[in-house]
Amino acid sequence: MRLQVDGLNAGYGRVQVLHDISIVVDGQRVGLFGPNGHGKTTLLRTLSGLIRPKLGRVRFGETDITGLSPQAVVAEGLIHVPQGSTLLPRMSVIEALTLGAYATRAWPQRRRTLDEVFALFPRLAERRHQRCNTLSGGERQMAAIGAGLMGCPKLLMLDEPTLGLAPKLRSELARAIHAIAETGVGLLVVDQDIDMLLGLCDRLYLIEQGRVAMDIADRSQLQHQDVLKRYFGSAA
Ligand SMILES: Nc1ncnc2c1ncn2[C@@H]1O[C@H](COP(=O)(O)OP(=O)(O)OP(=O)(O)O)[C@@H](O)[C@H]1O
Repeated sequence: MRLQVDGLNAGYGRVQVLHDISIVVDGQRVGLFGPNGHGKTTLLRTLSGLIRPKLGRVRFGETDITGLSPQAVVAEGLIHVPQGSTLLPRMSVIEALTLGAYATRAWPQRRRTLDEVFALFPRLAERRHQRCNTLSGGERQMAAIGAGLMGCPKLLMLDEPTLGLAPKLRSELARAIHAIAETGVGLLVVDQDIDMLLGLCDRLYLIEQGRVAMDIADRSQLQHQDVLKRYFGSAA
């Protein structure tokens, strides 16, 4: 499903964080990267309806979703898994996952989707009756992604899915994210792990100071010295 963002301006109160952002996700896996605090999370929050844009348009498929509520955006099939998602701590894994299917279009299919989530993350199947607050960081991240999948996304937005995870868990999650993409779900992924993004994405946007500083549609462009310098600083 095509997501088209045109000239988006948004922020918090009077503080403008996003300036004239235009991006397209068209049946692909798209990555957002860039320095901390430059607006990637704010962009995902605006797309998912948590922040109302001051200016600009967001189209998802044929629908104009600009300024819709988070519930309405989820109902369209655009689902956001926030950074460090905490889920509901006292709920069991299975309860938290089931809650992810609350949208009308996802609810009737919840049993089948749950089987798919457990096939993707066998650790969650083993821990289905465990309370969410007793999961490890990696398991919690899997549960958060699983809850997102329970909503039957047409496009899934993941905010730093591998943040703070040990290398082995990172690759386990990266494999699962690949498998999700293989099922035809579109992906918009924010991550600091540039190697993970390179392995996954067809297109990358560098976000700097709330603007699209670079649109990298061809992965060979990424080896370009200019990109390395801008992202990693002079150490590159
Ligand atoms: N709730 C908020 N209220 C006010 N300002 C905020 C809020 N959340 C974020 N900001 C500010 O908005 C700017 C962009 O933050 P954002 O979290 O979008 O960046 P980011 O690129 O996702 O960084 P990170 O990778 O560290 O999450 C920062 O200056 C941040 O301090």
